[in-house]
Amino acid sequence: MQSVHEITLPLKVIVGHGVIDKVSEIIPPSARKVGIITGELTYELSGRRVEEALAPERKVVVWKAPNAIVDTAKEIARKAREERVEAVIGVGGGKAIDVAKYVAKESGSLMISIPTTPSHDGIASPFASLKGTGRPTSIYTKTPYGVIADVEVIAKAPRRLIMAGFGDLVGKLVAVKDWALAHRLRGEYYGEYAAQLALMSAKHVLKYHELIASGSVEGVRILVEALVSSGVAMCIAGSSRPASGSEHLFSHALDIVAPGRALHGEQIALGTIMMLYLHGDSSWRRVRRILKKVGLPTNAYEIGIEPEKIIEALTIAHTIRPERYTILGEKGLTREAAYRLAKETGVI
Ligand SMILES: NC(=O)C1=CN([C@@H]2O[C@H](COP(=O)(O)OP(=O)(O)OC[C@H]3O[C@@H](n4cnc5c(N)ncnc54)[C@H](OP(=O)(O)O)[C@@H]3O)[C@@H](O)[C@H]2O)C=CC1
Ligand SMILES: O=C(CO)COP(=O)(O)O
Ligand SMILES: [Zn+2]
Repeated sequence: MQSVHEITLPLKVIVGHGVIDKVSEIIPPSARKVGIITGELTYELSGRRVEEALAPERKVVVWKAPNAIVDTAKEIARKAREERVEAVIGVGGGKAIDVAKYVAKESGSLMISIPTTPSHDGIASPFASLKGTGRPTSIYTKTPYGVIADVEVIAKAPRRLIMAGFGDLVGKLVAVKDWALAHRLRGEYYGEYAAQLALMSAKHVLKYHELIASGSVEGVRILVEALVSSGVAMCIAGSSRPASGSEHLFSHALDIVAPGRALHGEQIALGTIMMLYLHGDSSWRRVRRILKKVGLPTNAYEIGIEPEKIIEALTIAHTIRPERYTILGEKGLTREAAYRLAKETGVI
């Protein structure tokens, strides 16, 4: 049984061509002071347009977040409280959106998510990955009140960022298996609806992998919708459980032993191959084939991380979040088991 939890879903989600200007329509008229959190490049790409769409009816303050470190987010939150902003808009990649979620929570403001990349499923979820919190996993912040995904802008994001979003979604094949396993072995609450929703986002992008890999606006739209759907699954579950299992633990472990080497979704893709194999799921070969075909890394060489670091990450992955039971079990993998796993799946 799970203790009672409230489900907060995004109220308005707009996905389409040139939809950024709709921002003024989705912010309630009562919110007169708005803070935009963006990056240097993403301000030029979309942030300025958001600012222009809101002014002069509203007072707008722009903050550029150079990183997603919790101290940066705290400092912007302090300014947001000082300015008494009523809505906070994150315009950019995961960094800007995560900082905006944190600032919205700390300042008691509405949060609007305007992604410029489809690099992960935090677009519509209440979870934010901030560095310096003392934990490598995401923290619960605030569900975006609105999401505006302009596919024209997002389709122009670097291909690597687009395919990282694909990798993050494929990971749900494992996350949902791990969740069901924890339910069977430990009696953990398992939400079938949230699980199926997350799973569907993975199956959907696998089905349309060619279209997504083509970089077409149509493919990017499919990817964005699936990312939103996975975010909604997390909102319903009240945790990142449907979207994050042993494949994410492996990625978080890589962030510790080989930081800054690969994108989140690339690491998840690699972890998915290995964790599917551990689950005894024969689809790991098909998944690996598709990941290779769309240009995601499927081995240590392609991801640019030494085999030794891959092994190390595999052996510490179970320690990252001990309360979240996965196929890695309570004791994790020995070096020998990790080596064997990586070797059998062609990762090293
Ligand atoms: N909340 C969650 O569930 C999750 C959050 N994350 C977090 O997300 C962050 C990674 O997000 P990601 O989006 O990959 O990276 P960033 O937000 O760091 O963006 C990467 C770079 O791409 C630029 N950029 C963004 N959009 C475009 C575009 N359309 N065209 C060209 N360049 C663009 C950014 O510019 P600029 O300099 O303007 O920012 C930045 O330089 C990390 O902090 C990670 O921890 C990862 C996984 C899950
Ligand atoms: O990346 C996420 C979901 O895709 C969030 O997962 P974590 O809660 O493991 O940080
Ligand atoms: Zn993820």
